[in-house]
Amino acid sequence: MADDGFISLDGVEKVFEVRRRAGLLRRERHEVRAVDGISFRVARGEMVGYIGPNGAGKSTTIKMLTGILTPSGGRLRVAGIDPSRERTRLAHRIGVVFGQRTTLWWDLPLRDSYRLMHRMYRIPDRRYRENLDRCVELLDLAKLLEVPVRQLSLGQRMRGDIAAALLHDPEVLYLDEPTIGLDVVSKAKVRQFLKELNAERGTTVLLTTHDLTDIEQLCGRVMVIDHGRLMYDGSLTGLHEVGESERMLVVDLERELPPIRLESADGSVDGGGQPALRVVKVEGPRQWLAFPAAASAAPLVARIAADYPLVDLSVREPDIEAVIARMYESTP
Ligand SMILES: Nc1ncnc2c1ncn2[C@@H]1O[C@H](COP(=O)(O)OP(=O)(O)OP(=O)(O)O)[C@@H](O)[C@H]1O
Repeated sequence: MADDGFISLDGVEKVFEVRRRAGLLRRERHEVRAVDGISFRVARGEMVGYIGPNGAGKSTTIKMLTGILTPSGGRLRVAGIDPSRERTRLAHRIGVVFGQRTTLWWDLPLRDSYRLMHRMYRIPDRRYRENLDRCVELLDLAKLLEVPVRQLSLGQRMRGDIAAALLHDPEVLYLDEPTIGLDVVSKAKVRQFLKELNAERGTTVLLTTHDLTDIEQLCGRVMVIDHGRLMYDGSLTGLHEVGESERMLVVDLERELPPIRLESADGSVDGGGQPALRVVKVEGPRQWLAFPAAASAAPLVARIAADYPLVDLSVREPDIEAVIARMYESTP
């Protein structure tokens, strides 16, 4: 048999039939092609970003990968299993986290939700204890175990949900917007945990997100889907190049100064092999400078720090919608 990949999709489709009102009493049937012939392979141990605008078909794909939805066409396998035919068997090998919903019991303390999962998945006692201890330590859950889920903050609940998805040692983890609504500290904790999980256990991760920083920090590969079709499959740097997108340096200077200009040794502005820099806004001592997203910020930061009285600086990623919109603009 040809190498099937750990996750493999061949021409997968999902068509929903919806009824639309067409007049006072009449209703018309109407098809929504949520996933329209998608093919890809994901190898064991890969961390892949699955991104696209609202309504692109991301959640529908993930639901097919878990077996919740049956494809209307094509072939789909996860660890050799056809998800919709053997959903229960597959459930023991996958973990799922939906950022907008919880799989935990709302009125129960975290610990009791985990106990229920221990029984539901028939996890051997020792393995359960080891996995729980590890998640509690790495996700900083010790003080939260006796707290009812409804009293947890969004970030705490998300960490609780990630632990719940991992108690049975899944080989693959689907994460649908795992950092949505989280503050910077919680986002960093979740990302660090996922990195360690992937490095130590070789867990395969498929991640949907609207936050490009998630992708940048976690995924060597990104797939872009729109209108149910795969538009791009490659590195994030490559995506920035295709989309000609820009990142933004937000620079705080000691005082208000004219727009920053970096002159290279030969006297040319923004030259000397450095990425082009464009001042887009000046507000008092703060300046916003755009530069190509695929370029490294390090040489620019070094030059600004050498030539200007720098107080603080941050780098902002373009949002996914903007990158995809530019990708269309640049496609002939
Ligand atoms: N059960 C359903 N019945 C009818 N149409 C549906 C159903 N589920 C999804 N759709 C439609 O399928 C398309 C893809 O939806 P999907 O939820 O997969 O998108 P998404 O990429 O996850 O979007 P978002 O980023 O907003 O979560 C949308 O047009 C949506 O309205």
